Amino acid sequence: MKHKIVGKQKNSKLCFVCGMKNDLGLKAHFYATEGQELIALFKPCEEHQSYPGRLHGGVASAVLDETIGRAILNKYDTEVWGVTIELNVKFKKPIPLNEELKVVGRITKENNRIFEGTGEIYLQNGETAATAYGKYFKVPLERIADFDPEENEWKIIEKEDDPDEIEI
Ligand SMILES: CCCCCCCCCCCC(=O)SCCNC(=O)CCNC(=O)[C@H](O)C(C)(C)COP(=O)(O)OP(=O)(O)OC[C@H]1O[C@@H](n2cnc3c(N)ncnc32)[C@H](O)[C@@H]1OP(=O)(O)O
Repeated sequence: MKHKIVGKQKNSKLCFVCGMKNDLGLKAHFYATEGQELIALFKPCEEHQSYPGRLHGGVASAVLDETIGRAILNKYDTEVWGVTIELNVKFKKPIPLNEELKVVGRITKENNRIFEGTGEIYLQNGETAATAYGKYFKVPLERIADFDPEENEWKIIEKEDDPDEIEI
């Protein structure tokens, strides 16, 4: 299925998943789709392994967590932020290193205090490698962190190969 991309989310400086200056991080890029989903693209490397050649389950969980947690920004931009209070991940296939992976996240339920969502990691052959359910508590950003957007380099990073559509 082709997903039309309607926008790109911001990256940060040091977040493990989206920090562009975190040398050991995933440096994932996040694209909002026409269908209100969020797709992360990232390429894990040797430092992200568990068994040799296999992505660490905790790292897979981190990218699923962030992709679902960021899907709320599709709707509210930066007016609503969440902290994870529950994450359930199922690992269905070994996830290889050194190849680009696609992660899809979406919000499935929301009230004034909590939002919930689901997500998946897809291999290059289209197989679903991991699935997740996450629950997030809405917390004003000033209660989560001392977050100065400039200092944290919170901005859209444009790349020449940013896609207009993503096939999964
Ligand atoms: C750089 C940019 C990147 C930007 C990237 C954005 C990415 C987002 C994705 C990544 C997000 C993360 O990893 S965040 C990091 C991981 N998560 C965290 O650090 C969260 C740690 N937990 C907390 O801070 C706290 O527990 C809070 C804030 C969630 C709640 O604390 P509180 O405000 O004191 O409230 P409290 O009274 O304890 O609870 C309020 C109500 O919620 C319920 N509640 C509390 N915890 C839970 C729970 N785990 N599961 C179910 N329900 C719960 C309570 O029973 C209560 O219900 P009642 O009695 O009122 O009915």
